[in-house]
Amino acid sequence: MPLRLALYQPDIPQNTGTMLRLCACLGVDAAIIEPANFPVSDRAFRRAGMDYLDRVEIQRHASFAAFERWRSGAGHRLVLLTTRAAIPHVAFTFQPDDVLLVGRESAGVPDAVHEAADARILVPMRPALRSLNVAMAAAMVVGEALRQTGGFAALASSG
Ligand SMILES: C[S@@+](CC[C@H](N)C(=O)[O-])C[C@H]1O[C@@H](n2cnc3c(N)ncnc32)[C@H](O)[C@@H]1O
Repeated sequence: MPLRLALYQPDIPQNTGTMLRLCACLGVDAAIIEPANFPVSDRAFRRAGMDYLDRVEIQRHASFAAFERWRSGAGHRLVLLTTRAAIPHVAFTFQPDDVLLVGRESAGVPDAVHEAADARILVPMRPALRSLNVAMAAAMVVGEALRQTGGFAALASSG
């Protein structure tokens, strides 16, 4: 299985669209952990003009518990992106089948989800600034994970 980007209860459709497009372009699978603040069916995405939809594998999970049942069965590590982490993303060793989890735009993830992660990483920022946009943080970490695991080399030779 390729890398997967999981979105925890996303709030803002434009950010979700940006992250799904990132996944489509870079060959990364996606997961949406519901409830979301907007409809996340294929039909709703198509209505919103998401023309990359056919190029990304999107799993939908009705709850974090359902997502965790799938993940523990499949045996993938959960790597949480959070400003509350101590490990910079560039100092972390990624595996090609990691699941990278981003939090809600409004509230990140609850403590129980924070604790359920196998690892917690951050994109280092200047002091006193709150956070990056979620899609920007996702792009930086997906980029680093693909760089480390040979994902870009595979994309470059697939053309
Ligand atoms: C806008 S932020 C959430 C801010 C929220 N108020 C909080 O306390 O978590 C949305 C998500 O983007 C990701 N994110 C933003 N900046 C990040 C950073 N510097 N390092 C790691 N993840 C980041 C995290 O997954 C976060 O849950």
